[in-house]
Amino acid sequence: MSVSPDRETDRAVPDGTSDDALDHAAELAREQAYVSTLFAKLDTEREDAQRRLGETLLQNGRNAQARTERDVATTVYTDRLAQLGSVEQGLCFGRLDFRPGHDEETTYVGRLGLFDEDDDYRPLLIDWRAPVARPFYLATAASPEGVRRRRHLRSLSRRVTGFDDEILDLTAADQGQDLGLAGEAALLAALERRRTGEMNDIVATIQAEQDRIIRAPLGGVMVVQGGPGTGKTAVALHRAAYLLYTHRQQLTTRGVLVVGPNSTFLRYIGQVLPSLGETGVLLATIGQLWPGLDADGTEAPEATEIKGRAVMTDVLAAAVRDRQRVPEPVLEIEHEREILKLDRKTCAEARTRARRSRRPHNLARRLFVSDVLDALTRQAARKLGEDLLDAQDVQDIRAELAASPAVAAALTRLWPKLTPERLLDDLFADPAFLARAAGKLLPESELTWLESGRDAKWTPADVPLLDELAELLGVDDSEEQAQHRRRERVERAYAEGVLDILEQDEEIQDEEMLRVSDVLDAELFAERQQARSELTAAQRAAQDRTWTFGHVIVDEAQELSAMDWRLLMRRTPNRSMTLVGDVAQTGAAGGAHSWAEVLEPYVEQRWRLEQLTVNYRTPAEIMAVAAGVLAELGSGLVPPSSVRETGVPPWHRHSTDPDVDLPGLVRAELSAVDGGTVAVLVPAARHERLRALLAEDERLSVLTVDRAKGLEFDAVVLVAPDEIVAGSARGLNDLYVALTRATQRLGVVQTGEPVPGLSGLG
Ligand SMILES: Nc1ncnc2c1ncn2[C@@H]1O[C@H](COP(=O)(O)OP(=O)(O)OP(=O)(O)O)[C@@H](O)[C@H]1O
Repeated sequence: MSVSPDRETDRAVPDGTSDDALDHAAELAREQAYVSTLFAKLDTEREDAQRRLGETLLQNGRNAQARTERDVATTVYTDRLAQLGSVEQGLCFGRLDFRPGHDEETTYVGRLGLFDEDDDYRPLLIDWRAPVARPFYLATAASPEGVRRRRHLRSLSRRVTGFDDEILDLTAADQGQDLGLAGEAALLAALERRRTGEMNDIVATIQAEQDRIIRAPLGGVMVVQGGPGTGKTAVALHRAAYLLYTHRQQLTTRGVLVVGPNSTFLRYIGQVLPSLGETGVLLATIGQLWPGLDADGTEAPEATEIKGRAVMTDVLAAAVRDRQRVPEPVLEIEHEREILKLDRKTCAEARTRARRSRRPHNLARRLFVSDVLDALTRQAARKLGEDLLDAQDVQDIRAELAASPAVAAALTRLWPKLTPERLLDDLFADPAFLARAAGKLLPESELTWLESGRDAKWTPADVPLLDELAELLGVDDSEEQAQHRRRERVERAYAEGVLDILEQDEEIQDEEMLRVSDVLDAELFAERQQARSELTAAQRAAQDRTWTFGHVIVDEAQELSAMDWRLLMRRTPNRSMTLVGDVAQTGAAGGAHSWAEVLEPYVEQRWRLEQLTVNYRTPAEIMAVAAGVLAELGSGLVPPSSVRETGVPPWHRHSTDPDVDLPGLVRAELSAVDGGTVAVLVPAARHERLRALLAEDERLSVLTVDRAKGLEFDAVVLVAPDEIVAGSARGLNDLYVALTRATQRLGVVQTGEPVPGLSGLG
């Protein structure tokens, strides 16, 4: 059951309980006084961190150790300052009063932990992620977890403007308990807020079913399936913050990756983690996971779908093999005025041996080159008279051949060094090459899509192909590796020096205590120092294709193609992943029908499913319409229950010419949401024209459905639903997405035939 908006949500004095007698104004003043002490403490901590940072930056770091220490301290204080700076809004948002006899009495919950150093580090404010804060999110009248009263504090900057109390007493169970809501008044107030185009954090009003997901254990693959507006994105981001808090040591070294569907969406969610004090998370689209590239080119959906299929791994492997050639029938090479001949058989044998090594192309090349050079050396030696040559002479001949430009050119023809970019570009640009690589794997009509489907830029679907090719090709980086090993040796020697010093420390030598070397070896120590002193893990990860993350979170995970999954799984060999999505909203032709199907190749049945069931975005009136489309989809999924009603039914119009009617309809919506945001969602074919017609600004967006995915607006005007449905194989899913973007109002402008499932519009 939903809660209507006329319900009194702003009640500041608890009612119907023994707390009735509390004088509201006095209570508010008491809360203000407490919150003011928290801000005073926050200010002191900020000044302290600022001063220490200043002092640290002044140190000149005379030797390597001092420099490392300075860099570590700089990072620590800079991070701390960022964290302290991010909590100004809503520093303290909750208070728990426990029942007599409980370990705690009164606990304040907020965005970070503050302690009183002068009073044995007594907690003044508990970080929302700490275990003791959990009852704030989980306690219910039926299961109060020792809590007598939960209070949500409302504030504006540093001023406490009000509070809402819940007495967790079975007799006080109210309407909201149907959906198991906690802090219902605060929740409804948060949901009624105008949308600004940027997502807010929800730390103050996380609900129990969301909290369980946010705090689920780090390991393994967890899928969070939930209908539109159930808070999947919010939960995913809060989970990132929670995991970094709880497993900081582990995760700051390897980093956390959050993958979103497109850059508009990343901008929309971009402020949530910084507002929670977390800056070390890499937010990226699949198109950004190739270092140095932001692949945002466009192409026909057919091309995207084909590129996303698992069969592309075979196509790419065939493309690489195609570049490993043998002469037809011989290749002549001039060397020292002699003609040396490379025949088909010699090269085929060298190729077989190199392929059998199962090394990537560029590394196997060394074997091929070596065999070919051996063959050429034998020939050259024969021509010079083998009997006259000693071993050194033969070696010299081999070295000369290796340095010969003619030999190098022949080797490049037979087994070229390849880069993923170059090879993929050649593959899509050269129909004959594509036909050789893919002719047996894809029908001809699909090859045409691959050739013609794209503009000059790389597209998001190219990135997993580049990544796959990088695996197939490998990088012959023997010189860089040698340099790296030299650097590591120096770092390890330094770390061993530091461990020696620590070992000499009397306290540590105490037999009762763990010795440092028991828990840290020099290698690990060197790695940690390096991790701390250089860039953050997220920054390093962004520059390194082979980076593997401590945890990967994927939003709108239903959209990923088979090739996208291969790329992501390579970045997560430990399979510590949170995948959030809704298989009823899949828009991409290559996206998921079912989670089991997607995950089976990687983890078989070893993944767990969590569900979110309550819709916090879309009011019941709009959800009733969307539910008709969901039923039409036949997915068997149950629509989520809306948390609120607005009393405003969705409207619909029939228009023979939306270009004429829309400006007026959109103006009316803009004024109805009074300062809020409006999105006009349109079929792709009408997008350009309607964008030009309805001048966009901060409050008005004209979008195709795929660009609106994950976003929300106060009002949505949906144009030509029949064309949206007809526009792609997953057209009904797109319609479902479009119908569920609004937080307040929905209008549908019909241009053609009625759409099945939309009868709910009346
Ligand atoms: N516990 C909560 N407290 C306050 N607001 C919430 C809560 N949970 C979700 N919301 C709000 O509900 C809206 C929908 O959340 P979100 O975008 O995360 O849902 P979603 O499941 O990802 O939706 P979709 O699948 O449609 O993209 C957001 O405005 C979010 O801030």
